[in-house]
Amino acid sequence: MKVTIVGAGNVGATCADVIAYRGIASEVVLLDIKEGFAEGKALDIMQCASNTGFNTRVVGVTNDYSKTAGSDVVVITSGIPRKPGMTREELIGINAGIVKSVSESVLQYSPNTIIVVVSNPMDTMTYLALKATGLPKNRIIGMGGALDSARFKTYLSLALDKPVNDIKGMVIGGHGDTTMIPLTRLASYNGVPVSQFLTDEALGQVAADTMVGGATLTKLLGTSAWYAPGASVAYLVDSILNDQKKMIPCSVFLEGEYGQDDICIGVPCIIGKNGVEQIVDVELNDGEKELFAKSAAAVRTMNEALSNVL
Ligand SMILES: NC(=O)c1ccc[n+]([C@@H]2O[C@H](COP(=O)([O-])OP(=O)(O)OC[C@H]3O[C@@H](n4cnc5c(N)ncnc54)[C@H](O)[C@@H]3O)[C@@H](O)[C@H]2O)c1
Ligand SMILES: O=C(O)C[C@H](O)C(=O)O
Repeated sequence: MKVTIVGAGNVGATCADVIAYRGIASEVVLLDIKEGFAEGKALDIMQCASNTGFNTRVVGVTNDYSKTAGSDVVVITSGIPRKPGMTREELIGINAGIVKSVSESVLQYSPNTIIVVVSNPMDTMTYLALKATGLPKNRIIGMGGALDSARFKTYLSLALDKPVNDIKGMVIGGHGDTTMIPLTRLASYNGVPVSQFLTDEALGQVAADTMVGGATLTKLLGTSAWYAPGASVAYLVDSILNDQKKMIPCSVFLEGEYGQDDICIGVPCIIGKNGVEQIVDVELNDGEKELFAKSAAAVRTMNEALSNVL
C-alpha cells in the first residue's frame, strides 16, 4: 500500500515516521516544495529502519508529483501553521490556494486515491478540496476529530488519574478553539460514565482545556503541535489501509446528517478501505444539538471566504 504525504514539515514528517515505524504502508512518498527538504526527511526516517525494525520504503521528492502515482491515500499537510496568538482561521488566505492546487495535482497521478486533509482551517480546507476536485464525499476526509479526541482523553486521564487507554471519548464539531464539542456526557472510564468520578466543574475544565489544546501547545512551542497530529493522521490512515472500520470523528461532507447540509464538519464516522463508510448518528441532547448548530454556523461563515478560490 502506498501513501503520499504532501508537506514534509513538522506534521507531514512525523506522520511519515509513525506510518513507517508501525508498518502501516509499504511505501511512503513525502513531497515538499522546499528543494531537498523532503528528500532529507525521508532519508533520515529511512535510517531509523534497521534500529527500529521496519521495512517501509520512504521516498522524498521536491514537487515531483509523478513519484506519487498510484497512491492509495494522500495526506495534505502543506501550508503554514499558526503562531502564538493566532487562530487557525487566520491561515485561510495562504492555505486555501495551496490546498486547492495540491489536491488537483495529486489527482492527476492518483485518480482513485482517498484524500486526508490536515492543513488549517481544516474543515474549510476539506470543503475546498471536495469542491475543487469533485471527488465523491467518501474519499475526502478532514483530520481533526481524531486529534481533538486524543487530547480530550489525555485531559480526562490526567483529571481521573487513570490510564489513558481505559478512557473513551469523542470530540465532534469544527476543529476550532471555539467550535469543537467534547462530548463529556458520553465519555467513559472503562464503560462507566466519567461524571461518576469527576465534578461538573472538573469536567468543564477538561472540556475547556481540550478546546484550546492546539492553542496551548502553539503558545508553548512557538508553532503548532506535530507529534499528536502526526500520530492522529497515521491512526486514520491505518483504519483506511487496513480496513479497520474504526469509529473516528472526522470532518466529512454532510447532506442532512446532524441537521446540516453542504458543509464539512466533524462527526463520528466508520473509516475503512472505502474512506468514509458510514456517518454514525449519535443521539445528541438539546444542549449538544445547539452547540453543533452554532459550530456549523461558524464553519459555514468561514467557508464563505472561499468564494475567490472556488
Ligand atoms: N488538522 C489538524 O489537526 C492539524 C494539526 C496540526 C497542524 N495542522 C496544520 O497542518 C499544516 C502544517 O503544519 P506543520 O506544523 O507541519 O507546518 P510546517 O511549516 O512544519 O510544514 C508545512 C510544509 O508545507 C510545505 N509546503 C508549503 N506549500 C507547499 C506546496 N504548495 N506543496 C508542497 N509543500 C508545501 C512547506 O514547505 C513546509 O515544509 C498547518 O496548516 C497546520 O495548521 C493541522
Ligand atoms: O493548533 C493548531 O493550529 C494546529 C492544529 O490544528 C492542532 O490542533 O494542533
